[in-house]
Amino acid sequence: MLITLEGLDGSGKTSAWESLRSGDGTRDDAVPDDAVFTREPTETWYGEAVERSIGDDDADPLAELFLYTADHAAHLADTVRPALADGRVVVSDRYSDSRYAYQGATLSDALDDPLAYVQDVHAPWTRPPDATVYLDVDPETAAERSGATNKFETADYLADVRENYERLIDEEPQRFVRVDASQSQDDVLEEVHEAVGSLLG
Ligand SMILES: Nc1ncnc2c1ncn2[C@@H]1O[C@H](COP(=O)(O)OP(=O)(O)O)[C@@H](O)[C@H]1O
Ligand SMILES: Cc1cn([C@H]2C[C@H](O)[C@@H](COP(=O)(O)OP(=O)(O)O)O2)c(=O)[nH]c1=O
Repeated sequence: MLITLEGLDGSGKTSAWESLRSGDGTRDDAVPDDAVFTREPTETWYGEAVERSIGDDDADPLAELFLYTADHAAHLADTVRPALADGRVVVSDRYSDSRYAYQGATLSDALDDPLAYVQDVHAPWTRPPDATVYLDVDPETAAERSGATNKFETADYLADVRENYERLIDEEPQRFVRVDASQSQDDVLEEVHEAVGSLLG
C-alpha cells in the first residue's frame, strides 16, 4: 500500500512522517516495521537538481515542472515500485499531488489548466497513491510556520496551492483523509496515527 502525506509548506507533514517512522512510544505503532519511508524531493542527484531550482528565484516554471517530474520518475523506479512489489507499505512525504497543486499554481500564467496538464503528464506512467493524508492549514499559518525560506512559502502563493489541493480532493474524495493541521502538534499527530492505523488495519 502506498500512503502519501500532503499539504502546504509548514502544515506539519515532515513532523508527522517522522513520528510515524519512529513509532513514537506514546502512540500505537501505525505502520509495520519493514515499511519504507521516503520523500519527494528525493535525496538523489535528481532531487539535488530540484533543490537547486527551488533555490533559484528565476527558475523557469516549466523547466522546474520537468525537474520535479524527473525526480518522481526515478523515485518510482528505484524506491516505490520495488517496495510495493515486495509487498511493503510505502509512506511518502510529498508525492505526485505536490506537483499537481504547486506546479498547477506556478504555471497558471503559462497554461490554461496547468493542474490538468500536470496530471496528464503523469497519467501514463505514475503509480497513484492508495491513500493520502492531507494536512489542512490556512496559508498564513503555513507561511509563518515554514519561515518563508523559499519562493513558494508566501501566503498568496500558498492560497493558490491550497485551492488546487481542494480541487484534487473534490476529484477523488475517497482517496483523501483530511486532518485539521491548525490544531496542536500533539492532536495532529494523534489524528495522523489514527488515520494511518485505520488505513492499514
Ligand atoms: N500543529 C502544529 N502547531 C504548531 N507548530 C507546528 C505544528 N506542526 C508543525 N509545526 C512546526 O512548523 C514547522 C514546520 O513543520 P514541518 O513538520 O517541517 O512541516 P512541513 O514538512 O509540512 O513543512 C516546524 O517548526 C514544526 O515544529
Ligand atoms: C515535491 C514537490 C515539492 N514542491 C515544493 C514544495 C516546497 O515549497 C518545496 C520543498 O519541498 P519540501 O522539502 O517537502 O518542503 P516542506 O517540508 O517545507 O513542505 O518544493 C513543488 O513545488 N512541487 C513538487 O512536486
